[in-house]
Amino acid sequence: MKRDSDEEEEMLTCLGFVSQHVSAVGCYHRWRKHNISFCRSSSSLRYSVFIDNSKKLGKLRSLGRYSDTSPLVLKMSNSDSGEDILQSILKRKAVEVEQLKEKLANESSDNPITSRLAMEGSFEPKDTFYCALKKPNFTLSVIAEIKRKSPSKGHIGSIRDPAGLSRIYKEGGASAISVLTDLEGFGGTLDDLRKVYKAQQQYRETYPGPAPILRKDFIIDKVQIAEAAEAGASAILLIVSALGKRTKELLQATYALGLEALVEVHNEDEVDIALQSGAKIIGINNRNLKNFEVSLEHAIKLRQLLPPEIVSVAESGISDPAVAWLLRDEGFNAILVGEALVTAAERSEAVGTYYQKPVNQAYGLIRAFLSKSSRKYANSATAALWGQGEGAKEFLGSISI
Ligand SMILES: O=P(O)(O)OC[C@@H](O)[C@@H](O)c1c[nH]c2ccccc12
Repeated sequence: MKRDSDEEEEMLTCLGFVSQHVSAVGCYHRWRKHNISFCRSSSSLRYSVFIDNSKKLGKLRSLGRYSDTSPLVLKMSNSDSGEDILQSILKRKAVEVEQLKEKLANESSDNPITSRLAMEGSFEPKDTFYCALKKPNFTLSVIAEIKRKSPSKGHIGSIRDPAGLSRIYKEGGASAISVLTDLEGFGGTLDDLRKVYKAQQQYRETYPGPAPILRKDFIIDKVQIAEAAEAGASAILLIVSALGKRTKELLQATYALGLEALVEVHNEDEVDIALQSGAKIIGINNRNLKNFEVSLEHAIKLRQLLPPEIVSVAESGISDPAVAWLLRDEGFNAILVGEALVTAAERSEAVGTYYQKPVNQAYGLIRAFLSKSSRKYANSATAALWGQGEGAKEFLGSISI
C-alpha cells in the first residue's frame, strides 16, 4: 500500500523533471506520444504533470534522467541515502583548521593572520557588504558566485580566470562577488579570492566602488575569519546548520575582526538562532545542505519571519530571471547565484567568434535578473499574453547619482 507521502514524493520528482525539460520541444513530443500531458502556469511559475496511472509514471521516469537544475522543485536521487554531506565536510575542515593553526604557530608573530587575531576587538564595525546589498524595497541585488564544482553537481566550470569572471559579474551589475575557497568540495582557493580582490580594486575610483567579496567556505574557527580578511574578503559565510549555538560566538568574532557575515539558515529554528546571534544579513538556502533538495516555496515562507531591517538573500538553484523577479516581488533583497552564471560565462568563452566574444552571457543573465519585469505586478495585457511584462513594484528612486 502506498502512503500519501510516497505519492507526493514521486510527484515532486516528476515536477523537477518536467520543469527541467519543459522548454524542450522534443521532450514535449515524446511525452505526448506516451499520452502524458503537462502544463505550465504562467502566473504561478508552477509546472504540473498529469499522470493517471502508475505505468505512466514509470514511463515518464524512463524518458529522461533527473536533474537538479530546476529552480522550483528538485529531488536528488541520492537524498534517501541518509548520508550527511555537511558533516563529512565539517570533519575535513576541523583537520584543515588544526593544520593552519600549527603552521601559524611555527611562523613569526608578524604574520598578517596572527597580527589580525591579536587586534581582535579594535576594528570599527563595517557595513560595506550590507550597504551593497540593501537597496530600496522591491529592488534586487545580485551576489555572483565563482564556483568550479560542488558535491551535488560535480564539475560546473573550469574558471581559468577568476579575476576576469569577477569583472564580467561586476560590469553586469552584481553588487557583490562570492568566492568558494574550499578546494576538495568546490575546487576553489583563497588565491582565487586574492585575485578577485585585486581585480575589483580597479573600480576604486568609480561609483559604487569595488564589489565586496564574500568568502564562501565552512567557517568553524576565527582563524579562518582572520585568514579571509587578510585575503581581501569583506564578509564570510556562517552556516547555522553547521554551527548551531556557536553561531553567536563566531558572528561576534567576525565583527571583532572587522568583517561582516552572511548567516545561512534552512528552517525556523535556525532563523531564531541567526536573529538571536545578531545577524544582519541572512541567507535562506533553497538547497538543503544535508540532502541537496531545493525548494523555493520554503525559502519564501521563511523570509516572512525576518524583520525588515535584515537584508534577506535567497541562495541556490536560481537560473531563470522570472524566478529572480518572483523572489524580488516576494521581498528578497538579494539573490546568490553560482552555477547558472558560471555555466553562462563558460558557454560564452567557448564561442570563438570575434563578434560574440565581448557579450558574455553571464553579463546578460545578471542584467536579466535585475530587469524590471514582473509576473506579479506586470501590466495585465502583457501578462496575459506572455505571462510576464513590464511593471515591477520597484522604487524608481533607486538610481543613485
Ligand atoms: O550554484 P547555485 O545553485 O546558484 O548556488 C549558489 C550558492 O547558493 C551555493 O553555492 C551555496 C549556498 N550556500 C552554500 C554553502 C556552502 C557551499 C555552497 C553554498
